Amino acid sequence: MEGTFKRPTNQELLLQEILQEALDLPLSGESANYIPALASINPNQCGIALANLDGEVHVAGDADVPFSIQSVSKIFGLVMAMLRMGDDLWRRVRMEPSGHAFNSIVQLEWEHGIPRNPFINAGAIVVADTLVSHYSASKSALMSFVRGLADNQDIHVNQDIFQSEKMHGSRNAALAYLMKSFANIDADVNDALDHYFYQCSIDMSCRDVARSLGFLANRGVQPHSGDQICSRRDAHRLNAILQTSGMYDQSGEFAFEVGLPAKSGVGGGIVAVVPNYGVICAWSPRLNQYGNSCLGMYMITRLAKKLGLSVY
Ligand SMILES: NC(=O)CC[C@H](N)C(=O)O
Repeated sequence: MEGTFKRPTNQELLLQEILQEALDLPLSGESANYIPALASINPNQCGIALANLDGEVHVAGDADVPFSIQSVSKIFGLVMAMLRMGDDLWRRVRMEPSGHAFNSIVQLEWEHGIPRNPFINAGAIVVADTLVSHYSASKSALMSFVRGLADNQDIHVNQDIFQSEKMHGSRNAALAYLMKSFANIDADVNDALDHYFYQCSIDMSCRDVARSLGFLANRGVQPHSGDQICSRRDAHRLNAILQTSGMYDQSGEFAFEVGLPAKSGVGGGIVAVVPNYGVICAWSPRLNQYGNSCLGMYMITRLAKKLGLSVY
């Protein structure tokens, strides 16, 4: 019927082309299996969304399928903690790259229980601890924050993943107890971990993630609502830490090849911020050795090169 067909935009055609290239690559990587519920997700799914600052969202592939955002959630927790704690937060967690895997424990004892940055697990558990201590109901505060940012009330926690994380969270518990021994966890360790696992278990689509983080590309103002989510200074700081630490021990290579602040999660999602332009979110579950999505890396790298998006 005339009028009902929406012609793909140039950006949508480009996303489709890049998605097809990614799907044509030889298979590489494995889904995360140390959280058993993540291993049961179909690993062949692949999607990408680009949310522009004018409110338009362009998508290709499985961009509307909710996936486990895992460590991408560390951004939401950090924004909330920065808003609540101000500069006091930076006494509890630093802003330096770690040079170690996301769940490494070796540095934490040398550095007296102060994590290198908020995007490794230890740092995100400290952030979770501040939220548990500062909110009477930190989990529902988080969900309303995320739903508001994405302008989508239909965002939920995946209970299977939440339970699976809790049952297989020994490494994170070890990090939390070590930090507690250095008095860098205020709440009960189990409460801090519970909040951390809960936030990792949120399901969102590429479209949701890209829309929700528009404010990072727009000096703290959410493009689709006009709301000031955080100060311009905090948006700058968030992007700086994303650039140096968001892709874990591959952050240097990501800056070298792509040149955008970005965050990955072991669910296979990667979000990249393009200041003054928009936000890209790519998802595909197979991960490389650093815990970053193989096809997500490929698609964001191609898109950034084709559109000249590097900040450098
Ligand atoms: N890199 C990640 O996405 C890690 C998050 C995961 N929930 C964990 O704590 O191990």
